[in-house]
Amino acid sequence: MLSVVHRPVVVRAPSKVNLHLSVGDLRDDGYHELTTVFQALSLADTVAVVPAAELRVEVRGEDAAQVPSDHTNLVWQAAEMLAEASGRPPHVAITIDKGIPVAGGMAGGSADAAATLVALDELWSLGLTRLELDRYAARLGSDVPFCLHGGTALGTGRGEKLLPVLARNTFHWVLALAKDGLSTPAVFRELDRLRAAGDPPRVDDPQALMQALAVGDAAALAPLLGNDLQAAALSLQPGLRRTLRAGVAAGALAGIVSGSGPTCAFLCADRDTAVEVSAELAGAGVARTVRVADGPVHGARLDDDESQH
Ligand SMILES: C[C@@](CO)(OP(=O)(O)O)[C@H](O)COP(=O)(O)OP(=O)(O)OC[C@H]1O[C@@H](n2ccc(N)nc2=O)[C@H](O)[C@@H]1O
Ligand SMILES: Nc1ncnc2c1ncn2[C@@H]1O[C@H](COP(=O)(O)OP(=O)(O)O)[C@@H](O)[C@H]1O
Repeated sequence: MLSVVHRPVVVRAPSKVNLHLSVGDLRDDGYHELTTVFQALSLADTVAVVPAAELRVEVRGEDAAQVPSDHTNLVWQAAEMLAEASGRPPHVAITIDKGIPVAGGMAGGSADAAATLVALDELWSLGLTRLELDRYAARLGSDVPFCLHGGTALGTGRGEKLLPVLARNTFHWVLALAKDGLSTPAVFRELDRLRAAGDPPRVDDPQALMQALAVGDAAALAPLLGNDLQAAALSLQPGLRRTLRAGVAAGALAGIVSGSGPTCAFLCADRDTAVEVSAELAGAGVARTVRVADGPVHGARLDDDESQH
């Protein structure tokens, strides 16, 4: 009997860093009101989908053991959501190659979910509009719409309402991955606790930062990077202070905790400096792994070299 062999649909799923993250009040629905400037980075996962007898998820890569392969994986939820909406069984095998640190504040799970929406739209020929994809993304998580969108964007609401931000030039980053992850809800809770106990400093509005992005000036951008969640991440993992100091001592323009952490992101003047800073940080033993990345890059999109058409 002849069987049809399907080539997988492959989507690249970039990570993100929050250049600016201002956390407002806790809302009645348990989310905090945010103003954030996201940038998509070249450090990425790859998600491949292929028809199968049932819904299956396989995770590969160094951190695979930390990622669930059942219905709690965001890619599983993305597949079930699109299958239900399009009236078909969710019968696909999804393979995730993790390059993004797990629970690292770089939106790895959200990037995989965004990539799954793009991959299944292609595999099932759904012809979804941008707006429809955005709506599914927002149901999956606050960061998922940005992971679809990519580039540099201003996020408001719980982070899901996006406006593109003009960013000239490519920015060069070094990412210091921590040994243990941090849970996003735990970091938000810690910030609420710190705010109830005192008055940790809050970041300004992002106007000046957006101007530096429009000019494309890394040196002007560096002192304007800011993250309200940083104090909470440092409170839960005090060792990150040492990592932040080491990156700046090694020649980075500035260092910041990425999102809810614990990954530390260092902005560098150029690619050569980023490579030097990464080598020094790796040697200093203040991180589990160190990576060089640049941004902005596109959001989740078909990997034309590997997908069928
Ligand atoms: C902090 C940020 C910054 O971009 O990213 P990460 O550092 O996790 O990557 C995001 O706000 C995370 O977005 P995401 O990881 O999609 O979070 P969700 O699944 O929507 O929410 C997980 C939990 O985080 C808390 N949460 C999330 C978003 C928000 N605006 N306020 C919150 O309080 C809530 O406790 C929520 O139940
Ligand atoms: N596809 C996925 N990749 C990574 N983690 C996932 C995924 N799906 C669900 N998770 C769960 O989400 C948690 C947060 O992971 P992740 O999205 O990597 O971090 P962050 O929210 O810090 O950006 C993980 O601890 C894991 O249990």
